[in-house]
Amino acid sequence: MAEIMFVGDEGFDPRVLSGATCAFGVFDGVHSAHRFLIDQARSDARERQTRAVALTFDIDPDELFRADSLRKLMSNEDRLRELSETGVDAVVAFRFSRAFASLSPEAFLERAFAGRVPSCIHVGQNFHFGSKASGGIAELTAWGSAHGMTVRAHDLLSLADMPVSATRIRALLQRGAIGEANQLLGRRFRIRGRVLPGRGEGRDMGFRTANLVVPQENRVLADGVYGAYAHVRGATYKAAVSVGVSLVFRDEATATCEVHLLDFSGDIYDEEIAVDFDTRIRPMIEFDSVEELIETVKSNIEWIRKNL
Ligand SMILES: Cc1cc2nc3c(=O)[nH]c(=O)nc-3n(C[C@H](O)[C@H](O)[C@H](O)COP(=O)(O)O)c2cc1C
Ligand SMILES: Nc1ncnc2c1ncn2[C@@H]1O[C@H](COP(=O)(O)OP(=O)(O)OP(=O)(O)O)[C@@H](O)[C@H]1O
Repeated sequence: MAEIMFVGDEGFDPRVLSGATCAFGVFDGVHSAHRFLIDQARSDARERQTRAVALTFDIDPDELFRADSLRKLMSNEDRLRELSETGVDAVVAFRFSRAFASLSPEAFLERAFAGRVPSCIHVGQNFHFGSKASGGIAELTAWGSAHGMTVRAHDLLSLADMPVSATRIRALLQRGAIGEANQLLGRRFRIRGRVLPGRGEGRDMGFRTANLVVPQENRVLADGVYGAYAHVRGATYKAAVSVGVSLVFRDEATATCEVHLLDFSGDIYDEEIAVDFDTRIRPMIEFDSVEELIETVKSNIEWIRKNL
């Protein structure tokens, strides 16, 4: 796992960027096209015999500009951690602020790289930066030529004739198309969370659930019931997962993700678990009776046992 550094923080050594070969972007989701770009930068770094760096921001710029409608595939912490596991030598994050965002493209590059110019930067053809995203490949290349930095602008990696993008993956998840979203991600879509303390009411429906509250901005997956793999204390279990607030118990329910782990018994309150979504089984249903709910969930669990 590579070190994660924040530009300008105490102890940050700017020399980590000097002469480095970088892949630059926000990288929400660290999806298959992001990995493609990072792999290109890594093999180029090997040829140039330089350090390979994933260059990004501490937060998603949309957190400042689109806070109300913000939807993200992962938390910033997970994004940086995921980047640090792509085989790069370092992850370097700029502290993103309104002041930084309002710089002209040239001022942005001066602020970012003056005195610590990378030897090469890899980006996708759609890369934009600077005030109102007014800088593109042309501005980046012009600045690069004047400062000894090569720019490699890659054609966008596509699947089914459309570029892979975080926006496209979010749209697929919002309509529950988990299989297609996973294909674009290059892995299963993951929700990570801490298990809520029980309400102590002991409602016994014959299946226990670990309940998670997913932050609003990470609620990208459509409500419904899914088959998944859950990681708990280093072990993996098949899981039946209800996403969204239970319609039957909506007046008392707080969890936005309820996870039944198959063949697991134990107390995991307050522990962190990760849920990797595999298959959508059905939408959330407002059953007329609790008995009907229980019968349906039990048959969903059996389906998952046999088919996942
Ligand atoms: C696999 C699974 C599927 C579920 N499907 C539904 C559903 O379709 N409609 C609904 O109102 N609640 C559904 N629930 C939620 C349960 O009704 C209920 O909220 C939960 O199991 C009770 O847990 P609690 O006692 O921890 O709140 C589902 C739960 C699980 C684990
Ligand atoms: N399909 C792609 N192929 C190659 N490079 C890509 C592709 N999509 C994005 N990139 C590049 O990856 C870096 C990160 O891009 P960015 O974080 O904007 O990803 P994105 O998936 O396009 O996100 P969003 O959909 O939210 O705009 C940028 O350099 C960008 O140009």
